[in-house]
Amino acid sequence: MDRNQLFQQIQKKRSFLCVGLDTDILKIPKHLLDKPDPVFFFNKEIIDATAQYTVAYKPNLAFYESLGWQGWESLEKTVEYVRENYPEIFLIADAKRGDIGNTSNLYARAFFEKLDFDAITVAPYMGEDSVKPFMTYPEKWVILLALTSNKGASDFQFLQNEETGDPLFESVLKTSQNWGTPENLMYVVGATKAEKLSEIREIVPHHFLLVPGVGAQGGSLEAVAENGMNSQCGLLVNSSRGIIYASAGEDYAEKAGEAACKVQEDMEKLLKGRKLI
Ligand SMILES: O=c1ccn([C@@H]2O[C@H](COP(=O)(O)O)[C@@H](O)[C@H]2O)c(=O)[nH]1
Repeated sequence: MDRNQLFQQIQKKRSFLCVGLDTDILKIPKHLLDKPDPVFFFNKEIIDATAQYTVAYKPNLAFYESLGWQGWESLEKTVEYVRENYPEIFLIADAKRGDIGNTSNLYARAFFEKLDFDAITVAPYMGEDSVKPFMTYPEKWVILLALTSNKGASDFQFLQNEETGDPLFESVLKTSQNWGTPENLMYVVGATKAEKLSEIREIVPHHFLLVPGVGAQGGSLEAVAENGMNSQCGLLVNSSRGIIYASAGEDYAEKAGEAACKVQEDMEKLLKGRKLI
């Protein structure tokens, strides 16, 4: 999917929501555990209940890899289910990969060929040759970690470069722009760091930003939109636990749908306020 198609989806659905499929076998309703593949069953129901309100899904790999081969099978079935039933939805593998070039090549093959994801999150720490292999696929995206939502972000991401005075996350944004374009490169910026978004927009005015951290982590959607929206919206705001665990009962899918609908309504107002719809 290219950038214009993504913006068209945002306009059509009046939403820039990304639902995080962080499906924890220990948290899903107990009555699902006797299904042959409880994780896939849960995902399928959540997807059917939320698809009209969301433009993207983001399974985080940890929740699948922790289950061994069964987890990979659930992930594969989830990707196929979205592709077959909701082909317009953008699919992000939150895998945070990146390694020496020949290894990154195989990560790229795993997530873009074996699994048909549109995008993968990548850690920038190992530099250009660890990121570029993910950019050789037309209409596939790298989403590079820039400023993350967690407390530990301050351990390294604000350290100043002695020559330029830039904090590390700004160096990541500036340097990596030579590796890709706004057509194949996005950045992760945590909603809990929304006050930094105006500064970030000065460096990357056109790139899409994947913004996790609203909902369970307490980030503000309004502050993210206020400081981070651009003329093509430029935002995919993720919520995982706040949507998929809206209820622990038999009504879990219905409540997830309601939670997604509520976020979509808030997003619609923000898009209208910017005259983007
Ligand atoms: O800076 C980051 C990068 C990634 N994440 C991931 O996003 C979701 C957030 O889940 P919630 O339940 O909505 O808090 C999760 O998969 C994280 O690993 C992030 O939170 N912050």
